[in-house]
Amino acid sequence: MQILHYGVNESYEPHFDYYRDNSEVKNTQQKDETRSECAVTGYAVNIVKGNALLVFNLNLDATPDERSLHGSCKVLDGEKWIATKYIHVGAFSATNATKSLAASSDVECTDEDDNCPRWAAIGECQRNPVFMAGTPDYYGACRKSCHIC
Ligand SMILES: O=C(O)CCC(=O)C(=O)O
Ligand SMILES: [Fe+2]
Repeated sequence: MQILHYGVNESYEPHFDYYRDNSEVKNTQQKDETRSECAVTGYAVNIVKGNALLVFNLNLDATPDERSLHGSCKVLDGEKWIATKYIHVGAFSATNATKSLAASSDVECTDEDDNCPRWAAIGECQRNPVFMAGTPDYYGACRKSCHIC
């Protein structure tokens, strides 16, 4: 979990959380006069103390969803505190990042989920190859059951 604190005029540039990058807000939606200028494009969510906002930034096949571009508008008055918790679809560690790039014969051949044999048996390795088998950038959840190691 990370805690962010914004003072007046401080903001967080539009970005994706699946990789750190700055980009322009593309979508256009309704304007709310009480929001700062930056909230006139895209969806805008007003801060309510104690509320949580859940954002999905991957599609069901674990590919990045570009509609998840988001940021934090300038604080107009007072201050803003926010606690951010990232929930990863699979184990995320330097070890796994290295593993995904390593030759498959060098690393332990395992499944990350008990359901993998069942999912593989019903064709999920072919239907959801990114999530199931992985890519050079994403460590597949069912590498063993998909027979890619
Ligand atoms: O402060 C916010 O409202 C957004 C924070 C955020 O997007 C992040 O921590 O990744
Ligand atoms: Fe973010």
